[in-house]
Parts: sequence; structure tokens; C-alpha cells
Amino acid sequence: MRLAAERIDWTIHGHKLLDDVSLVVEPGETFGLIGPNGSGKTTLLRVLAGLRKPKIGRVLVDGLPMNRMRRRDIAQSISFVEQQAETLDRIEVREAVALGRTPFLSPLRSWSDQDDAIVSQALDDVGMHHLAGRLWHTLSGGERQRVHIARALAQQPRVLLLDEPTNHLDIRHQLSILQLVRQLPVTVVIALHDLNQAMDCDRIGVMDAGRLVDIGTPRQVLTAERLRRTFGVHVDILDDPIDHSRIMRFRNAV
Ligand SMILES: Nc1ncnc2c1ncn2[C@@H]1O[C@H](COP(=O)(O)OP(=O)(O)OP(=O)(O)O)[C@@H](O)[C@H]1O
Repeated sequence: MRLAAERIDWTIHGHKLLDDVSLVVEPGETFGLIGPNGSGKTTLLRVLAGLRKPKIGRVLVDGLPMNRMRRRDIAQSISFVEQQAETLDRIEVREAVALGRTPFLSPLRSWSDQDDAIVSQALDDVGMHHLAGRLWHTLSGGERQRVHIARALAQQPRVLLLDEPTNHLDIRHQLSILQLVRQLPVTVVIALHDLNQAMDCDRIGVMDAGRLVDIGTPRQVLTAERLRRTFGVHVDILDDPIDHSRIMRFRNAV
């Protein structure tokens, strides 16, 4: 599914959070969003998810303006894992993941074995099957994060939006979630703070003070000059002798 933002502006109390942002994410592409704190990544993801409706600019889903789509149609296509997700008190892990199936249920389409299988698969994908019966509020931060990702996967979206999905995860789960996301045959937009992890995206967009100031492949975008200018850090870019990928070694703040 192709996701496009056209000239989006978003202003709150006279403060421009998004300033003329345009981008196109191609079907199946993994697009990384990077930028300093407060640069507008979450705001842009919320606009792309349809949670914020811009007065200026528009979002297109496979060419269709999102503001003409029904809420249910959006939910059947796009899932969003937010950074500070809602609390689901007194609910079991499996029930939390099953919420991902809600957009597909109706009086004519009740819960089926297929929904059960999808939920089980999603729990497996994030390594949470063993905790399926646990109450949500007893989970650790990283376990909750994995349940949110499982809920999004259970939605079987064609566009997956992820806001710093690895920020609570241990290194093994960071790597396995990112690997899983990259393998999914869906369009992914993922906000990341770890710039070395962003190297594995197909393309990257750099946010700075509400503007998308650069778009390109990781090698095009993640240059020492860009990191100095936008992130305010000095970096050495090294060549990994094992696979010749790039490694960023951050030295100090400018
Ligand atoms: N409801 C709001 N009212 C006023 N300002 C807001 C509101 N929501 C966000 N902001 C401001 O908009 C700016 C962009 O916020 P946003 O959460 O999109 O940034 P971000 O790039 O995701 O940051 P981070 O990396 O810290 O998560 C920030 O300065 C934030 O304080």
C-alpha cells in the first residue's frame, strides 16, 4: 500500500509542529523517521495514522484521500504502535492482542478460528506466547511494548506505523522486532532514535523543527555533516570490516 503526505501543516497555539511536510512511502518499503526530540516525528505519525486531521495538506492511501475514508477502512489498513500507549487494566495479554481484530468484526462477521490463529501467530512473532494468560498490568515495560506490537500485527495491516518501538526492549528483542518488521510484506514507517538501527531502513526521512529536511537512502542521509547540523553531534563513520556496513561512532556533542 502506498502512503503519501502532501504539504502537511500542523499548528497548535501558533506553534508550527509540522511545516509543509510531503513524502511518499512506496508499497513494501521500510521508511525510517529520525530527528531530535520534539522535531515532529510523533506528530507526523499521528497524522499518517489518521488520528490528527490536518487542515492544510492531506494524506493519501493508495491515492485515496484519507479524509474520505471511513474510520473502519482506515483501521483495516493501517495500524499504529504509539510510544505511550493506553493502559489496558485488568485485561489478559491474549485479549489485548485480540483487540487488533476488532476492525474486522461485525454482526455479520463474528470471532472465528481464523482470528484465534492470527492472534496466536502475532503472540509467537513477538515471543509473548508464554505470557498469553498474564494480566496486562503485571507486565514489564518491554513486555507491554511487545504486546502492543503483537496487537498491531494481529490487525494484519498493509501499513504499519511504529513510534520508537524498540525503546523499552532489551537488545535481543530490539533486533528480533526490527528483523520481523523488515521482513513483513507491508509498508512500514518507523520512528527511531538509534541511528545505527535506522541504517537498515530502505530510506530515511530527517525531521528538524517540524520540517522534513532530508530524504534518501541511509548512506545518502546519515552523513557526518547531517549529524552535526541536525543532531548537534560529532560522529566518525566507520566501515564494518565484517560486512562493510557503516557504523556511526558518536564522539561528542557539538
Ligand atoms: N498538544 C500539543 N500542544 C503543544 N505542543 C505540542 C503538542 N503536542 C506536541 N507538541 C510539541 O510539538 C513538538 C513535536 O512533538 P513530537 O512529539 O511530534 O516530537 P518527536 O520528534 O516525536 O519527539 P521525541 O523524539 O521527543 O519523541 C514538540 O516540541 C512538542 O512539545
